[in-house]
Amino acid sequence: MPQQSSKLADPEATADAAAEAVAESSKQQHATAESGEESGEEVAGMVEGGEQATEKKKKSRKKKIKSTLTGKGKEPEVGDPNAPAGQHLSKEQLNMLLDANPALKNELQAKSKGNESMDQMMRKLNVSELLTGLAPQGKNAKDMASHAFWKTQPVLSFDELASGKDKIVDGPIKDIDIEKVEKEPSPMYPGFEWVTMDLEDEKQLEEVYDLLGNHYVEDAETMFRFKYSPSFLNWALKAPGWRKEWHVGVRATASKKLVAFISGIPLELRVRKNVLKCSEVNFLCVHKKLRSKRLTPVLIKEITRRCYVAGIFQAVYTVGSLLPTPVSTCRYFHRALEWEKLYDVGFSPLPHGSTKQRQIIRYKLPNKTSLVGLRAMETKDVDSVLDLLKRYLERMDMAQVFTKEEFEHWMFPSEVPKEQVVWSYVVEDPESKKITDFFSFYNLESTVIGNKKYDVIRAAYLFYYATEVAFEKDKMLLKPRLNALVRDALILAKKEKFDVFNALTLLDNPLFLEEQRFGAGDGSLHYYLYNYRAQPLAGGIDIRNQSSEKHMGGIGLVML
Ligand SMILES: CCCCCCCCCCCCCC(=O)SCCNC(=O)CCNC(=O)[C@H](O)C(C)(C)COP(=O)(O)OP(=O)(O)OC[C@H]1O[C@@H](n2cnc3c(N)ncnc32)[C@H](O)[C@@H]1OP(=O)(O)O
Repeated sequence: MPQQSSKLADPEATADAAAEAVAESSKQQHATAESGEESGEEVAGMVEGGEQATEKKKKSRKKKIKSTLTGKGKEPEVGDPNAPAGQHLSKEQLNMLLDANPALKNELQAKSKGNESMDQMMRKLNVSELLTGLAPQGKNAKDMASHAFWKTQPVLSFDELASGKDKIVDGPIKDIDIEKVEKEPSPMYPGFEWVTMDLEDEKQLEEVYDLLGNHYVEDAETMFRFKYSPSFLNWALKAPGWRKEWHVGVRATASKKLVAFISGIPLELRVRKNVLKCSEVNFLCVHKKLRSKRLTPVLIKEITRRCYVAGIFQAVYTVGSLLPTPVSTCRYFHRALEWEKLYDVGFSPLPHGSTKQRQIIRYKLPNKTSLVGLRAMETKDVDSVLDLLKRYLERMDMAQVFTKEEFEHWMFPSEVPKEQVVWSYVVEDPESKKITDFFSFYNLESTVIGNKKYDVIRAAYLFYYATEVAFEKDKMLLKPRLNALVRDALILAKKEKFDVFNALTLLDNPLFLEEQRFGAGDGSLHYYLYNYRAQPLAGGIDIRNQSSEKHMGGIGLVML
């Protein structure tokens, strides 16, 4: 359930971003699509200890690898890879997109005062601009035809979405004949080898921690990098039903250094009325020296093969960047707990016209929580909280179907690890003794890159929550209740020495983000389904990428 590392958006920079996106789109028209033709030799030379295979072997393996990597000849070309997406669409499709996208329409109307018609301008836009309305994260997006790998995969295409969401019928994209699934992994680049990581072995867990710690997701300005602790990885990668085979690594053959990783864990996922047996794919990581060598498609194909072999034909994953084609998109929001530290490390800007002192006061919190009956969750609460959470999540279009074992693993783990990962609280009615509310958050630090004063930011991420108030007849009661719950969550997180509290626009979060002084982040999180077509789901943001109460109820799955 990975994500783009996000920090607070600089409000002054945002206005320029849309204009830049337009300029960038014309640059992209001339950019060449990635070929996927890098040689194995080149890759082997990149990491210390990469073994040199014999010349002959290399040549024949290279041939094999090339076709495995690019999937060339397997799928028809979708169009000219250098052409902007707008060119592939009919006039009706372009009009439909404009109707669905008032922000984009305004933007183009304002610019079309010159010689170009709206229609001509639309045709120059790339697909991310068409879909997201010039959202800044679309700047580097490619169109479907340029996705040499993704265009060969059973995922919804940009064109399918553009031709009308009502035409999309939820269901699997292709049937998998388990008998025909390859029994062995595809060849690895010379000098590297497949490995199944044994995460019961502390040393191997540490290796994954090291790889991710140095090479995992960073923000766009390379200021912060996610730092998943070994305790966190142990928790995230060993969910009930976990399989060792789904912890896939690549080692340099000579040095045995771990240079790439991808993982899956099993879950049952409800998408509207359909419950899918899925894998949740996460922690894809390639050593920085091996980037842009098309190792990613090989890793994805291998985890896919291993899932298919186990009879799992669908997957869910989240990525910060735009790929074909999100089923939903959420935005990150951040609530400062230690504003001054966040300012010092460059996470939070000082808003124009404000002062440090004013910002510190703005984010000050009381020392004590205010909800009567709030306490840490206990073993005796498990059944009632699970029942409450299940009912709460049924209100969402997409959510995990939790078993008791899964619920306990994620929200009330019996083993307390070296470093605590998850915190869960309940509200118990003092009279009836019933559990009326529940919330949880988890701990994910980020390394501060190159800062002399601070090594890490301690971030609490809002995890699952639920409240009986959601089932009251009076729908207006939910907002104040969630605000009260989240306010107490902020106070508790501050007590636990967190610097910032993060939340996405999923679940009912838009109901409290503004009131609890969360600021919009510069990162988005796209949700994807593999081998499953589904009509888009609301991600809690509007067409302008703002948190929106009118766009809730889609995403009820929180990914780590
Ligand atoms: C049924 C079971 C199915 C199971 C499988 C379900 C699918 C699971 C999908 C995976 C879910 C992962 C969820 C997470 O963990 S998302 C977190 C990803 N990790 C990071 O961001 C960590 C830092 N970055 C890296 O380690 C590398 O930059 C990565 C590994 C991301 C790309 O390395 P590199 O930059 O060296 O690229 P390449 O030359 O090898 O390959 C280029 C091709 O790879 C496509 N690409 C790039 N980034 C991603 C990405 N994050 N998801 C999917 N595809 C991605 C790209 O569009 C291009 O294909 P195409 O555009 O030409 O078509």
